[in-house]
Amino acid sequence: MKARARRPCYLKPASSRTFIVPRHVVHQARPLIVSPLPSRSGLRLGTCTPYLTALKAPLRGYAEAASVKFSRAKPHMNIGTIGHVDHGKTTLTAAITKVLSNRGGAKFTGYAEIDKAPEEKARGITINSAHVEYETDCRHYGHIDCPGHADYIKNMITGAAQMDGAIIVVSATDGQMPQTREHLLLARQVGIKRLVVFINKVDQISDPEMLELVDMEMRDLLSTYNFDGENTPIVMGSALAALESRDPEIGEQKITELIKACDEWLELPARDLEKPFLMPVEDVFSISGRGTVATGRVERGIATKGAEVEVVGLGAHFKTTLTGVEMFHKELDRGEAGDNMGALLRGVKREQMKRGQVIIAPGSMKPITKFQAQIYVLTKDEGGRFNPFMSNYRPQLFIRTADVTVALTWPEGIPDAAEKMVMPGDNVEMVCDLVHDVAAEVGSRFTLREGGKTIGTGIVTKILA
Ligand SMILES: Nc1nc2c(ncn2[C@@H]2O[C@H](COP(=O)(O)OP(=O)(O)OP(=O)(O)O)[C@@H](O)[C@H]2O)c(=O)[nH]1
Ligand SMILES: [Mg+2]
Repeated sequence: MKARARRPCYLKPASSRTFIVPRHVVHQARPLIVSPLPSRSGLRLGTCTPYLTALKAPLRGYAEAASVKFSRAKPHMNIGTIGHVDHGKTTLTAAITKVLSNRGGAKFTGYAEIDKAPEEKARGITINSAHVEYETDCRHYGHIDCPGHADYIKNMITGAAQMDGAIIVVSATDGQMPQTREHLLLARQVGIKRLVVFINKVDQISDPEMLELVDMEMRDLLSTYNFDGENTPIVMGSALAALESRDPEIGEQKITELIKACDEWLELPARDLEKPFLMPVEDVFSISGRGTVATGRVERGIATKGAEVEVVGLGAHFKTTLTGVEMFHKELDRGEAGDNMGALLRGVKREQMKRGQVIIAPGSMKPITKFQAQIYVLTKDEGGRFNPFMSNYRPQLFIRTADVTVALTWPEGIPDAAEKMVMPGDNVEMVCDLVHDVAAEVGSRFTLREGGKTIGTGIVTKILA
């Protein structure tokens, strides 16, 4: 990886090939993309792409500096195409840019350009994905398309290019297929609340009843996975026709309809500043005459001096008052998402605070010790394990600044659980039993490490205790 002229100031090049990354960044629960900065993957600095959004937490300052030129006039949203192999995800991505480029809302990105997606490394996991961007009348979208099924799995679990909403593509010729279901399930697990369906390749279907059947089946399937099957917009058309500028009634017009459905149905994600305050504790100091100060990078929300906050995790669960906010040795009135701050806490002893705890808006998160999670296990080539593991495997779990030992077991009801193995490269749902409590919630991301190397990455799907 070549060093870049522009990089976040705290990524210091040790040589032209390596970066020294502060410990707190390595252990961030957010996906971390250390080396390939946007320009490498053909993305221009100055665009607000999912790529930059993925960098959001750890590299926020950078993302903001880089997005100076990006117009914030329209709200931004990250979406992507998901669905079974060959159902037309890439063709549709190209077709959307084509139709919007006619209106000046995108640069046309051809099929070949999208499909030769750059390789990216997120936590040592190689993900092939292409990012395109476009603008509709009311929004700016970053759009991700992955070339392979495995890349979708990894992307969704690591959140390397997080999707706030998605377009699920289903070919009218096949109807729903195994990966349609798998991507739907994963979309649910990673917290995507709404989807838009595009039933593709209708140019190959002459029987309208067939299309009705696919429509009905999709609505059923959406409901099965707890999406709103009844009201989800389903658009039927041909991505290829739109891309080839023929048959506008199933081509261009349908793409326009799809874009409108995205604008109207997919909900904008809450911005980090609007979320409840959360700061993972990185370090704790005792300042004589003043009290205890915890430092960390604010992940989300705003905390004002004098506010009531809660300290959670590693055995702690108590309320206190934020008597001071400090940044670069200056006193401030408040700290907000992206800030590196010191929090002065009233009446708290040095021994009560530890790295790995979080300081949060009271009641916004609970300490947990047991949960179910969707986990992707790295392959040997990705720096992961060489061999499989069984139930009751005990790696270290890293979540934000905390690391605790975890026992991984199969959820109840899995047949032959005692003999069932997890292979490198697998995507599995398992129960995580921690030796200490940590603050986490459904949707929190973590990594699993063993002997100093990352062996897996996961996302909390259900809290058990
Ligand atoms: N007839 C017809 N063919 C289409 C249509 N859309 C896509 N195709 C064809 O379907 C094939 C697969 O399309 P892709 O866009 O590569 O599908 P994909 O979902 O991206 O496939 P993977 O990335 O491999 O999972 C290609 O040969 C396309 O030309 C369509 O509307 N009509
Ligand atoms: Mg594709």
